Amino acid sequence: MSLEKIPVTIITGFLGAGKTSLVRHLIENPAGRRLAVLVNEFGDLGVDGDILKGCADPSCPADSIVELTNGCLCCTVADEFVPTITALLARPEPPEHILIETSGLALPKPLLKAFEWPDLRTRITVDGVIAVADAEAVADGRFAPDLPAVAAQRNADESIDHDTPLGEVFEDQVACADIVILNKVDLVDAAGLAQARSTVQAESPRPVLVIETLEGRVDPRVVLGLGAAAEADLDARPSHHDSHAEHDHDDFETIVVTLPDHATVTEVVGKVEAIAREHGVLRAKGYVVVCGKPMRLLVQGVGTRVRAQFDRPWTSGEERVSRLVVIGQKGFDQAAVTAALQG
Ligand SMILES: Nc1nc2c(ncn2[C@@H]2O[C@H](COP(=O)(O)OP(=O)(O)OP(=O)(O)O)[C@@H](O)[C@H]2O)c(=O)[nH]1
Repeated sequence: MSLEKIPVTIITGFLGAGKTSLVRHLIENPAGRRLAVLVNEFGDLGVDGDILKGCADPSCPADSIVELTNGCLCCTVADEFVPTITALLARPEPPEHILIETSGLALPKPLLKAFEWPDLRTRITVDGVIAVADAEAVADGRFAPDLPAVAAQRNADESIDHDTPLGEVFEDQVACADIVILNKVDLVDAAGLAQARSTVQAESPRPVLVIETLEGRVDPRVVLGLGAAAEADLDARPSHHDSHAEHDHDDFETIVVTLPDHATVTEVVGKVEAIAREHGVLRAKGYVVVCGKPMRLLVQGVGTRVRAQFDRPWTSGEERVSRLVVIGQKGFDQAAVTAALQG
């Protein structure tokens, strides 16, 4: 067995920023490395894993793409994370580089702490933390502090935290990153891009490399092989949750909605746009049956931006059913969202 530690790249970033797109690009352009991928997402539909397995490559075959859908990776370290990594390392041809795609709500720092686990720390190292950000969302100020709360409290208790739940997750992810990928450059103009860049720089406690991308396309040599050993550098990566050992995901809620078959793609897309517009849904994704079509429709909503494409035929052993994972902030009207999607 080699004494060299196997490098692991952690890919973080808010819901729908483009993490899976980046991982997919790296699988397709591995720069000579034999890769393995661990993907963690909310909801048990396994959409990301399915997308990634769809582009499996000899350098990263489908059985090297492992999905962990039982909740947050960093909260299931002993039960899920350690055994999964251990099994990957025990393969006859172990991976030369491991990519971990966290869920969009995950805080990367607790995951970094998992690398201190005795079984792991001598065998793997965190090569780098990459935070993917949606340039349009950042430019729009969707992760900005809650300004009315700041104003109301200005003369009161300075220690009160005025960040919105979205802001906190974004800040933690950027603060932990070695590189920030500003993705979706097609959705912003030059001024928006400059705004997004300066917001990222302002949130980062250290100088951070910011790279602009379309669909996560970046030269793998720029993001892999950083040698950051981030697990040994935790103090430089502040988190909102440093003061308490535990963290939770109570600020957000996830539901899975079963839908009827739809007559047209436009009808589905219209519904997903409407739940974002009217109920503040942050993310919706899953597969939908469109009447008369042998292919399944992959639907992806990020706020009111919705993409839908037929990705592959339904297979004979597969239940032809339409299901979407829907994520919103705590308290979103789940009954109304369900009714809107099922109506
Ligand atoms: N316009 C545009 N859309 C993009 C770009 N990159 C990704 N998308 C779309 O954004 C949606 C979300 O992309 P993903 O790569 O799944 O994002 P993610 O961060 O993995 O999402 P979660 O795992 O749910 O948090 C998909 O519909 C993508 O096709 C881009 O550069 N421009």
